Amino acid sequence: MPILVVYNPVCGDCTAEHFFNTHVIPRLHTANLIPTEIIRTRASGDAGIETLRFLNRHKKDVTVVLGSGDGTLHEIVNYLAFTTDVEDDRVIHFVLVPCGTANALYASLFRPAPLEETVAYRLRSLEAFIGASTPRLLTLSLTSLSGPLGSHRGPHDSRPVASIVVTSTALHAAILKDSEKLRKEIPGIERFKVAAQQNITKWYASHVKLLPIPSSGVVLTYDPEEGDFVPFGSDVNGSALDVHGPFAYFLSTMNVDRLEPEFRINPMVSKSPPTGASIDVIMVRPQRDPTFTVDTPKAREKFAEKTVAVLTTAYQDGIHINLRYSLNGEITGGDGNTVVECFRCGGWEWIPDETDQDAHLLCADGTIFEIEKGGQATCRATSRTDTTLRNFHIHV
Ligand SMILES: Nc1ncnc2c1ncn2[C@@H]1O[C@H](COP(=O)(O)OP(=O)(O)OP(=O)(O)O)[C@@H](O)[C@H]1O
Repeated sequence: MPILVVYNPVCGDCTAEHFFNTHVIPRLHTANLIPTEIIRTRASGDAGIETLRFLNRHKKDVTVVLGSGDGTLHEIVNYLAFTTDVEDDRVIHFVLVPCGTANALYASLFRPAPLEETVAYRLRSLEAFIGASTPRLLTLSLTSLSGPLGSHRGPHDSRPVASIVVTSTALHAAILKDSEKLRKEIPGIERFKVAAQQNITKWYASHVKLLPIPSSGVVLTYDPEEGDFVPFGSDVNGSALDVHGPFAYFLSTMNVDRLEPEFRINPMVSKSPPTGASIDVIMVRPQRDPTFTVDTPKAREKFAEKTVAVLTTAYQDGIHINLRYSLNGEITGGDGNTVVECFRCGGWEWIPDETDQDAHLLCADGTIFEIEKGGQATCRATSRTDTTLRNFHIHV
């Protein structure tokens, strides 16, 4: 199978080139897997263009050894997913070499073994490829934006945007937007914390519809007592579940249980892996707090402490999904409302309140889009049998 090696020299701490020259390419050679081509991206967008060119040159399934973060993978998938320039339904096998800032997909697929050396850990997908592993099919979510009168347009004008890792609004989208401005100054994941501080007191006015999982016709909700998902209600088969804001946090993931190596925001993705195309959603709605009375700047500031507290526990192996309010609004325990709501569904609609500009941001794998005033975003998990999309697999 032809092998394309692509790396992004400016992702993460800008050491991808060194890592590839020192470890990846020599290892491929010792395994007698000689790269057909090696591409060092020159600009944003290059990775997709080069991968398509490679596909057109080699009329068979191809392997792409990719040195980047999630953003470059997102770029390739979006460039190839909908293209009509490749006439057949060939499969693309990715070998991931984590070189980016967060590497959420890699961190979710590969957990470091105790005392495992960093280089060995970063070469796990490569070693799986060398060992002829069976690659795993990726689930994608497709998000389209519509305008005020229901006029449909994709984030890229005529088509939706595909996400591999995360599709979000509210705080997470605001963090991703603002953290990009800090990339030069703070190259590591600390920039996400700085951007979080800048946005933590905001609430986002929106109405959400959670769409049923196509295979079962239901929306599942996490029940801390069961420690697992249960169907939401008993009479809602086939219908969407309405959820009213405001929201402090609204985020959905596919394929990953974490957004950074230790930030396990959607633990159920790995604890109870989905069997078909579905999306796991995490949300925080401040008005579930039993001490909420009126929405004032002071109330938002006070609630921000709870948002920080609950999201911080995502770093403790994702225990935030079990936290509940006590009667006096503390989140140390109790048997009241869960602080975080966790759902598994087929997709969602986010319909922001026209008057709330901040609620109009959408993040797809770190790329930020703006929902038109009066419009909405619709996000759906793709079915594994959807033959109109290209098949993307990862060596694990
Ligand atoms: N040669 C290049 N010069 C400038 N930008 C580039 C180049 N090659 C790729 N890019 C862009 O760099 C951006 C960041 O890359 P990537 O997402 O892979 O790394 P990251 O943001 O550090 O990691 P992560 O997404 O895991 O947090 C991508 O949007 C990509 O388009």
